[in-house]
Amino acid sequence: MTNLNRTIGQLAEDELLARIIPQLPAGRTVIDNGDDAAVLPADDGSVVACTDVMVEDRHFRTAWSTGGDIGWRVAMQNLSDISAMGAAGTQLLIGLVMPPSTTLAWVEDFARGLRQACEAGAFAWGSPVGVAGGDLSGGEKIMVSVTALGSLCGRKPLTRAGARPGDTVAVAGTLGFSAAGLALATAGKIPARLADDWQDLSESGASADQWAQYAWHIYRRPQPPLTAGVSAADVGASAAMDISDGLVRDLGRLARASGVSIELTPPCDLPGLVSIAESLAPSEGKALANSWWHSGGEDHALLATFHSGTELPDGFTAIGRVLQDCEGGALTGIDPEAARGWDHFGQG
Ligand SMILES: Nc1ncnc2c1ncn2[C@@H]1O[C@H](COP(=O)(O)OP(=O)(O)OP(=O)(O)O)[C@@H](O)[C@H]1O
Ligand SMILES: Cc1ncc(C[n+]2csc(CCOP(=O)(O)O)c2C)c(N)n1
Ligand SMILES: [Mg+2]
Repeated sequence: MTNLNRTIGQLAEDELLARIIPQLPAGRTVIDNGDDAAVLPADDGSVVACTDVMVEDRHFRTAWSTGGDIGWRVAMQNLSDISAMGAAGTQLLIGLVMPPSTTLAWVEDFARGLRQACEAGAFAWGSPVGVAGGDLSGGEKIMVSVTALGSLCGRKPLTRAGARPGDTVAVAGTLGFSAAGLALATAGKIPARLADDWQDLSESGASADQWAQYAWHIYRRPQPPLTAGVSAADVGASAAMDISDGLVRDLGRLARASGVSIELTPPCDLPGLVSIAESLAPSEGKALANSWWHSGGEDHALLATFHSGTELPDGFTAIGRVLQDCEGGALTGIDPEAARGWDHFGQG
């Protein structure tokens, strides 16, 4: 018998969703609730739809992130979910709750961040991304809720459920840098902001200070690989998902949804993450960097699986494979110390 007096603080997010979703009506869907986004039938095709909430002091601090950073981040995390379905974003709807003391400058900056993220989406997909509506309310803290809509342009949607034995597991985008940026800020070591024309350091050598600035930038303004979902769909990827709660946690979700087991090949070296970690904890740099790579969420990298022999699209790196003949849902090759991941309600 389930004890309904248990509080949600005693449950993992996945357990909580398993209590909520079965109670809800599904309506007409092409891809149902449970993936990065739903795909809904429309008279002349389909619409991809997802929603995400960001809460002050839970997802961001106003001392660390400007209004523009928050607008960018909330838009990007939704566009990343759209991309994970193999789709292009088309429109956003914005719910905004603010205390009356919020300055007008903050609100205008927030709108600017949203606009910049829409422009980046439009650049990536070659078609406009707009803001079609929203709602305002007052509250004790800032809370932002964004709903994103997208279009598959005739492509078959990618889901978390299609990975098959023998597939290559690959990732596009950065891993662990958002967590590293957060760790720097938490330690009171906020780096200088990168200039607007900042360089992507992810593949080049850089000084420890530059890596710290880069991580701080990724925390405030994540750079999801927005074209990667469409490229993955175009080469027939078998499954995809955006990584918001940490690689290992989200990989486990993909493995369970697909009913497969996955072997992860941990990276040999992580020079950028290690240099940041050593600046925070000189004797534990490698372990800390490793845990950010395995568990840090919010870079919004794209995880995808490809039939073996498929040439990986630009930007993807192989990080593992789907095992043959293994019990569904298991992950191997993972250091449990490095692999916790984020859970809002505590028991993850
Ligand atoms: N309150 C809720 N009611 C109904 N469905 C929900 C609710 N919260 C989450 N879901 C659904 O549960 C599934 C898992 O949610 P989760 O937030 O982990 O995934 P996600 O949307 O990919 O996360 P992220 O936005 O951080 O990438 C999603 O399909 C989501 O639509
Ligand atoms: C101030 C501050 N403290 C902690 C964190 C870390 N954090 C918050 S939510 C989340 C996972 C994704 O959540 P969701 O699934 O709701 O998108 C992570 C890694 C942060 N970003 N800012
Ligand atoms: Mg997601």
